[in-house]
Parts: sequence; structure tokens; C-alpha cells
Amino acid sequence: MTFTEQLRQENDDVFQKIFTHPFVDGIGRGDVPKDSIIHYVKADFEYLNAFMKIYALSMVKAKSRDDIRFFFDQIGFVLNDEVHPHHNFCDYVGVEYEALQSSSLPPTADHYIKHMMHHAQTGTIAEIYAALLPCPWTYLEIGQELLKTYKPTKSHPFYEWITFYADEEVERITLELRHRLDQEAQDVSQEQKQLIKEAFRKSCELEWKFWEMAYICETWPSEQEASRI
Ligand SMILES: Cc1ncc(C[n+]2csc(CCO)c2C)c(N)n1
Repeated sequence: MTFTEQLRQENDDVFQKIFTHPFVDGIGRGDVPKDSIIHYVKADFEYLNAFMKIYALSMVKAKSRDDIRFFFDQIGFVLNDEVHPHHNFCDYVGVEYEALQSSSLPPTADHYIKHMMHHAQTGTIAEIYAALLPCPWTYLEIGQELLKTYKPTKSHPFYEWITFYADEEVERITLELRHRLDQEAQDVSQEQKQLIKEAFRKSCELEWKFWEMAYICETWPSEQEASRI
């Protein structure tokens, strides 16, 4: 078993929790509360901005031109391609994408970004790969699960979203990140392996929490006070 196969197996509990989360299952059923979608797009737009910066920070740790190309390509994918699933969500709620940009990050999204930033700034390249991998891997499997369970056709409101993440390109990114992590993890100390495992698991947990954050429209305590006044 490869190291990333082991990571996938050890974190299957969290993957299964993600597949059955009401937001995720709602995408399959074609029925997600509109406020939750808006909350998701606002947070995810900012999350993806931070994700690109994390790739940029990680590039400093590149060991070869091929590593540089990898980080460069990923920034291009997030910048140019990940806007499509956001547009699908905006069309569903009938809101302009531009109206959902420049929001402050809810606590969970803020935590997730800072977790990845921490590894990008203080960790090895293996730790960074481990903290970033659950992002494409969970979305790839969500897309594949929803495709298999709901067999959406073009008239499904989230057909674009589901087929985007179940696509070969997201699979290719996931496999490349897995391959890179498998290579890097070959000769590391037990202590480093533990850090890598913790970085991966925490990102899986934060993926689940990101769906929950959007579903319940999580805000900071002071914002709740303000909305009650
Ligand atoms: C919270 C959150 N997690 C994962 C993704 C999906 N995603 C983000 S960046 C990327 C490509 C990685 O190089 C993928 C697949 C998302 N949009 N939002």
C-alpha cells in the first residue's frame, strides 16, 4: 500500500462524513438552501485567493523546475477554472458572482487557510502537500459519489458543479499531488511522518467543517450580536 493509500484509509471516517453532509448530499438532490450557497461562494472565493497565495509561498520550497511548474499550473487552474463551479452556484441562487466577492472569512474558513499557511511557512514540502491534498481529493470523490448516486443529466441544477469535480482534470491534479507526497514521504523520520499525517487529517476535518460552516451560515460572535440589534 502506498503512503497516500494509507492516508486515505486512515481518514475514511472523515471522507464518509463529508459524503453524507446535508450540503453535499443536497448538491446531489439538487436542493441546497440558497443562503447556504451564498455563504459558501463568499467564503470559497476568499479561500481560493488564499489557496493561490499558499501555492505561491510553497514555490519557494521547490527543489526542481518541475516543482515550480506544478505550483504555477495549480495557480492557473484555481484562477481560471475554479470559477466555473462558482458560476453554477451563482446562477442557481440568481446572484451576480461579483456581488459575492470581497467578504471577510467566517471562522472555519479562516482556520483552514491559516492551517495551510502554517505548513507552507514552517513545514517541509511533504507537509505542505499533505495539508493541500484533501482539497482536490475530497472534491474529486464528492463529484464521483454524486455522479454515481444521482446520475445527473444536463437539466440537473448542479450538473456543471458535479461534472467539473468528477472530471479527469481534478483526478489528474489529485494523482499528481499524491505521487509527489508519496515520493517525498519515502525517507522521512517517524516524527516528520507524524506531522504529515496530522496535516492531512486536519485538512480533511476542515473540509467537513467548511461544508458545515456554509450550511449553518457560520459567522463570528460579534457579527451575530450585530445582526440581533
Ligand atoms: C473549501 C474547498 N475545498 C476544496 C475546493 C476544491 N479545490 C480548490 S483548489 C483545487 C485545486 C487544487 O490544486 C480544488 C480542486 C474548494 N473549491 N473549496
